Amino acid sequence: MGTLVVAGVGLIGGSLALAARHAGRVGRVIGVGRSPANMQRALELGVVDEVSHDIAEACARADMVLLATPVGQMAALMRAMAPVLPAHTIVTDAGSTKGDVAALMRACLPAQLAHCVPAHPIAGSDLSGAAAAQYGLYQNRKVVLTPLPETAAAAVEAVRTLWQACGASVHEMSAAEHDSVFASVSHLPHVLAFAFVDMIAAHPDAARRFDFAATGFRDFTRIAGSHPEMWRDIALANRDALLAELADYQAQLATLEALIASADADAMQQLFERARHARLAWHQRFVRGN
Ligand SMILES: NC(=O)c1ccc[n+]([C@@H]2O[C@H](COP(=O)([O-])OP(=O)(O)OC[C@H]3O[C@@H](n4cnc5c(N)ncnc54)[C@H](O)[C@@H]3O)[C@@H](O)[C@H]2O)c1
Ligand SMILES: O=C(O)C(=O)C[C@]1(C(=O)O)C=C[C@@H](O)C=C1
Repeated sequence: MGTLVVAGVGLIGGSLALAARHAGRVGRVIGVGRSPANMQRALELGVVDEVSHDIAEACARADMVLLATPVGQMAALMRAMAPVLPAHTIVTDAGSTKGDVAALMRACLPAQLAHCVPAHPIAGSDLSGAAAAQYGLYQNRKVVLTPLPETAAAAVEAVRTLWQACGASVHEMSAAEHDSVFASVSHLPHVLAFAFVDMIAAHPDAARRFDFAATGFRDFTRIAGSHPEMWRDIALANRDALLAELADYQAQLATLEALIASADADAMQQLFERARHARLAWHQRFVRGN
């Protein structure tokens, strides 16, 4: 690919730019950002070759555009690029939700649908900004593509090849299945972590509790340090699937609450053993990379 435009040069967009360059897959990277300080840092760190403050001007020169901003920013970016996109340019994204991105592509880029490839790298962290970008972030991680019915096979192939060159394994599913799966294993745990830490912080003796919080607290709450705007946008974009997961979780908590209240030791132990078994099995697969 000649020129890659990355809109949103943070952890995810910056890491893709570094990995693509490291793999020799891109000639020039133009970064488009909202924060001048972050864009300056991206230039200094060599994450991008050039910074543009005008998404339309940059996209007019793009062979591929990667949208890597919070998903709530993507509509305005797509509208701004629509009139100037060269016909051959591929538009892809890295957003954590896919039904909303697909709908935006339909609404804002109707002439470009054959070259629109919604995508989601299943890798990241609680860090953000260009300074957090690292070229190895996608090594042995999954990327999910949710092509539109109109997406051309060659466009899917170009995005698949790019992610594979960055070390990822690429999977395809429908946007609806994607949003349901990630509501369960990513979006729910993040909102739980935010809610839990907020609850502790609001307690009259919060300082005392935080004084004695240790590794269990750290491991359960790491993701509450994630970017609030990004997670607000994800919760709004995937509201229906997330609400369904929250309802299931509340039902499960009610079950556990009843077992604790009635001191039903056997049932409680069975529940914990099932969970432990499932968690250990998942972890073994995750470490193996499948
Ligand atoms: N963090 C993760 O673990 C993770 C993993 C997979 C996918 N994602 C998705 O990737 C996207 C980016 O997440 P991130 O973790 O890289 O966040 P980030 O905060 O590190 O980077 C986002 C960047 O976008 C910039 N930005 C915001 N609005 C903009 C606009 N209108 N125009 C141009 N730039 C703008 C911000 O200044 C920031 O530098 C999000 O859609 C997120 O849902 C995140
Ligand atoms: O490791 C983290 O901190 C993450 O939150 C990464 C994580 C997740 O696993 O939930 C977060 C959002 C994504 O869209 C993909 C990956």
